[in-house]
Amino acid sequence: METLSHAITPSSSPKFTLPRNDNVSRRLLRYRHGFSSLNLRTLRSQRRSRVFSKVECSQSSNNNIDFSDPDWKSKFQQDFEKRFNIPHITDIFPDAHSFPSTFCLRMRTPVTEDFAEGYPSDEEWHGYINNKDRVLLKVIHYSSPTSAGAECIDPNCSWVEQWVHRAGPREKIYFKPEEVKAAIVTCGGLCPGLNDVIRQIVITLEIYGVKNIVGIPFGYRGFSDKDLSEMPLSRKVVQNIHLSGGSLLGVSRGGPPVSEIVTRMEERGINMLFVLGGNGTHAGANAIHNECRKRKLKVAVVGVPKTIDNDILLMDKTFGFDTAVEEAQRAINSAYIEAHSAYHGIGIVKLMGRSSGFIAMQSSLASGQVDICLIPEVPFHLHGPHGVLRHLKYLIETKGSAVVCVAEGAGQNLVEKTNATDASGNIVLGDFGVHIQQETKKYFKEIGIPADVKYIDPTYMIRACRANASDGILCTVLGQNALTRSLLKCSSMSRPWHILAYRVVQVCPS
Ligand SMILES: Nc1ncnc2c1ncn2[C@@H]1O[C@H](COP(=O)(O)OP(=O)(O)O)[C@@H](O)[C@H]1O
Ligand SMILES: O=P(O)(O)OC[C@H]1O[C@](O)(COP(=O)(O)O)[C@@H](O)[C@@H]1O
Ligand SMILES: [Mg+2]
Repeated sequence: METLSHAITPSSSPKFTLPRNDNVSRRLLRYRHGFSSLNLRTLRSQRRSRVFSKVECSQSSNNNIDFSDPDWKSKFQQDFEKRFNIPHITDIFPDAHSFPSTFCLRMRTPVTEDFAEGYPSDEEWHGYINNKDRVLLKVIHYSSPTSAGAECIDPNCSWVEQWVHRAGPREKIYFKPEEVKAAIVTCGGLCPGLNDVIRQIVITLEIYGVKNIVGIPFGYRGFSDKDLSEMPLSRKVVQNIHLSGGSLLGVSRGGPPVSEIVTRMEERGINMLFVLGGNGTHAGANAIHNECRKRKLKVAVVGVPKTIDNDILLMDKTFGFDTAVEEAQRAINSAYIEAHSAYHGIGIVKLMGRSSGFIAMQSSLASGQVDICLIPEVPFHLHGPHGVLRHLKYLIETKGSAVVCVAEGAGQNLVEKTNATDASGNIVLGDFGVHIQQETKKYFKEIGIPADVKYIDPTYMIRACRANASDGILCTVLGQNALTRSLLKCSSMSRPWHILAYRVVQVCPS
């Protein structure tokens, strides 16, 4: 059903990443020295609105909208539709044949006495998604630009509906399961839930009748490295992999050029590729899609967005984030106990978040034990009358102890730049956690107040965890949705807004 002529990926479009010092988040997240005015519910709704407003802002900042035009709203909506349009397979292969979905009751139910009179009709099952189904993105109707947290497209804060496609199984598919060779690859850093998604993709592929399923070891590198061979996958292999963290297939940064990946895919007969990864991975997947298209290959490329940092716009929550927040609280609690038990104790916890402070922020909110939370979106000073250290002194004087939570991307202007990049080209950040720890010790020594500073960096312990129940469910739905896209399409990329629709996806009864 859906194919993409121009996949948009987080890295190729700033719309999907949360840039540092983003104005809107700066406004919303201005809570450095206390959380009293925020609760999680408002945070979520604010985030949601902030997320969507990012798309709007990117348009209005381009000065594309003439609000004096009486038709500006419909033009805006048309543009939104166009940019989020999902081309059909027949756009690329006009003669492509469709087949009745194999993801249906009739195909999977064995002949038993219960069905002596015949199988229930699929028409009566009502388990498929209509291609025209849409999900409404925006949930808050701000009636005034001065309404708390309002993010508006026009000066009057008009209500503009924005619709995205609904994910889920379709009645017709465009790949015969017996002709599919599906490959799964996991790239970038680890994230809780990778195994859950792999597992669900394999299980759903089998439900559709696909038997030839392989895993590509160690990210895109697995396509080129001669020492790495494909891993055959089946329900039996993946049955219990969700019980542990990491990725069954392994991950890596860097890798071969896209043309080589596609050549290897051709050689191996892979016509369906599931990529699990973040912005870099999706940039790669987009390039693979374009290369397949250039070579006129009928290949489906489906991306499942993975970012433990939760920094993809249009998505409320990416898998692994919830687990990370839950796990981070253990570190915060340890920091609190250490700080509270020491004379003038200061506990500092560094959490992940290259360019965003969502993990730091939400775990701080959830823990209720953090006095200062430093995130990349909000600039701050360490020194000076309004600096963090001065506030720490105040906390020590008034409370006797303090807990600080820092996101790894915070305070980058205060540490020396490394000028290094990793194998994928990501900038290697300066270690602000270590820096603030040292500066805190130095500061209290200088002012002659004793302070017992304890530093905790649980980064890799958090990343290696298995997904919690909430992420497990999200991963299951994402794995299923990845499939319901791929079999429908020739070559496609998942887009965050499909996944946003996860809550409405119907699961085929088993
Ligand atoms: N612009 C790009 N084009 C093609 N491949 C890319 C691009 N950016 C990153 N990649 C590849 O994607 C993989 C994962 O990228 P990385 O940035 O490490 O993780 P993440 O996907 O989590 O952001 C790496 O193998 C990297 O080489
Ligand atoms: O040590 P590594 O593998 O470079 O990973 C560190 C990075 O991983 C992350 O947790 C997630 O990054 P990716 O989404 O790119 O995998 C970042 O917050 C962090 O900067
Ligand atoms: Mg990345």
